[in-house]
Amino acid sequence: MRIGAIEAGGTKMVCGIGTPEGKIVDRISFPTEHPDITMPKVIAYFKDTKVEAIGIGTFGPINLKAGDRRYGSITTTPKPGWAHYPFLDQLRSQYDIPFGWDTDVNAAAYGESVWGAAKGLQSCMYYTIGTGIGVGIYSGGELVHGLVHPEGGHIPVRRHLADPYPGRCPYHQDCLEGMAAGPAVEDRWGQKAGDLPMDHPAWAIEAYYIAQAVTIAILMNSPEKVILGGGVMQQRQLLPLIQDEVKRSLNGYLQAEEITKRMEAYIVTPGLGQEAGLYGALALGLKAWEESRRNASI
Ligand SMILES: Nc1ncnc2c1ncn2[C@@H]1O[C@H](COP(=O)(O)OP(=O)(O)OP(=O)(O)O)[C@@H](O)[C@H]1O
Ligand SMILES: [Zn+2]
Repeated sequence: MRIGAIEAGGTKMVCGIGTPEGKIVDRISFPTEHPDITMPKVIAYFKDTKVEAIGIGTFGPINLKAGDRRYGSITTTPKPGWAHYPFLDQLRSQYDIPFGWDTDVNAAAYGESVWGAAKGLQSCMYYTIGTGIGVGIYSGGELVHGLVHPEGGHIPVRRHLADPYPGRCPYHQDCLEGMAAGPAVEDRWGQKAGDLPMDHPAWAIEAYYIAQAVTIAILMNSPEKVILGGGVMQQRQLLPLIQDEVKRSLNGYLQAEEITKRMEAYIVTPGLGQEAGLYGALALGLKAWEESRRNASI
């Protein structure tokens, strides 16, 4: 049996085909252009593949409200052609199979819980720190949806005392994303984040902001694992700085051994590496397939 996976990103659209055991057997990537250009390529890729379900993890914000007329669409985005685009309906009109639909970060959190760093756990949180900052929440064995979906990249943060940078979020200016996403690091220091030396003061400031978000995440959601992915986390020195900062800000309040003794195994990078999003989409497709089988047998 084959399951399809779509990781719809702001810059590229990755499509793949995988097995229920979590092996990706084929993949392809297209630039994310206007949907009139990109979607026909996505639809054509799955033709004749006999996939029995497709999972989609996408950039957002998206409509996840079950029963809503616009369920399955992208909502507000400055990306030309994508605002209110009925992503899921376009695929459904071509393929009469079950579909999984969620944010890219929820998909990644789910993929990590099935095959990655949070395997076997009932909860985890997944952050991507890249061009933007996104958060996926898996809790009590379910992905969290609600009013909309988690948007933890835009939480307010306390400013680092040595940081005069104004921030660059078009909505909030100095929210987490405005202060700590890759473009903010590059804007603040005037060079590519990947070119900043490991011992540059940028990384202590970066860790300070990310650690605030992670501290709030731990206190609010009590995840059994915190997973930090995205381009900025390629800076290996960041993870220990963040772990230390989280410990410092919790200041002994939480006595869980994951925090007091095993922090290096608690706040981690993705077990599925750069592929967490695509595997997450595969896992969502598999879940949709299983649910449709269950419903059919009732
Ligand atoms: N080696 C690196 N070190 C630090 N930062 C990096 C590195 N490589 C890329 N980045 C930063 O990561 C950002 C790109 O993030 P990522 O690779 O996660 O892409 P993306 O998928 O476009 O992001 P998003 O997850 O927000 O959609 C760039 O803005 C850059 O500032
Ligand atoms: Zn913001």
